[in-house]
Amino acid sequence: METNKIQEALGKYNLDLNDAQVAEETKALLDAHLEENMTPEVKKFLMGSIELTTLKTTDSDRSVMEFTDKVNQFDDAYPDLPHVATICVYPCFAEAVKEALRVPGVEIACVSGSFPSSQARMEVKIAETSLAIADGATEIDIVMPVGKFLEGDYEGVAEDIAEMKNACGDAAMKVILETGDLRDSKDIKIASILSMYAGADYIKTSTGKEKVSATPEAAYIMCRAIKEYYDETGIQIGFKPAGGINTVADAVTYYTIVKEVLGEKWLTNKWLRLGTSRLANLLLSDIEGKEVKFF
Ligand SMILES: O=C[C@H](O)COP(=O)(O)O
Repeated sequence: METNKIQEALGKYNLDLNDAQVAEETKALLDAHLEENMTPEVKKFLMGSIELTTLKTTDSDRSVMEFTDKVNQFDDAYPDLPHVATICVYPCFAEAVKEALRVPGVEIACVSGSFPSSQARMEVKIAETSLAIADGATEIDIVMPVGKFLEGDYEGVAEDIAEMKNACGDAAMKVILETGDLRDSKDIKIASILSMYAGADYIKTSTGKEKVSATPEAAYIMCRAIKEYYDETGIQIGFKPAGGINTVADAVTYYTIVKEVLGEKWLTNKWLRLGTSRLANLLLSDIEGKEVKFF
């Protein structure tokens, strides 16, 4: 995407964001609506939006297959609850998940493109992605080249994302903005718009590997960008807060922001995903009214 096209695209959106004002608007939205969404129905919906994630150095084929089998067992153990939306793993485990997974409708998501830094030659990132898809991945999560972005090389950012989108073929691609490494609200808005024009099917807050992961303010900015992009192009883009979703209230916070900014059209497990390694047990314990450690 050439620089003039990028500037033309960005020129269609309000980029004049003020961090204090974003914080104020996010707080006002949550003060008004969070409590009303702390219901069993919302919590059950959120269970179905989870991207059940294991991205550990200690992961192995065996541990990933056992992790996947828990998803198989969950269906029998909790027939009244929706199954998780995806299992999200490193790309070398796509085949292990595919081999072990027995639940129709659960997608195989792989982080790829030299996660979590994105710091590799494009040839390496493309190869890793193509191999993951060949092994069974149906969704790919990549990290935006944050260094290029912070240097203002928006054309380079768009090119990288477009090349990775091409490598994804039919697999849906999520672009992680790593919002905790961006400087301010304006950066998050620009990164959101740029990623969507460059080919993102979803925009995702964080890898979960940096100091600052998902925040309500970043979610608010990204959802506003998704809304404005939809109004401008008619194209629906998904949203995935990820990293540090450590309480049920955290999850309902993101649900509330999506509901108030994007509306009912996004409140499905196709368009709202939660990238998390801990939430499933927390939601289960809340729904069951006792501590549950299933996954
Ligand atoms: O995309 C998923 C995140 O890496 C999960 O982060 P978490 O372990 O803080 O839930």
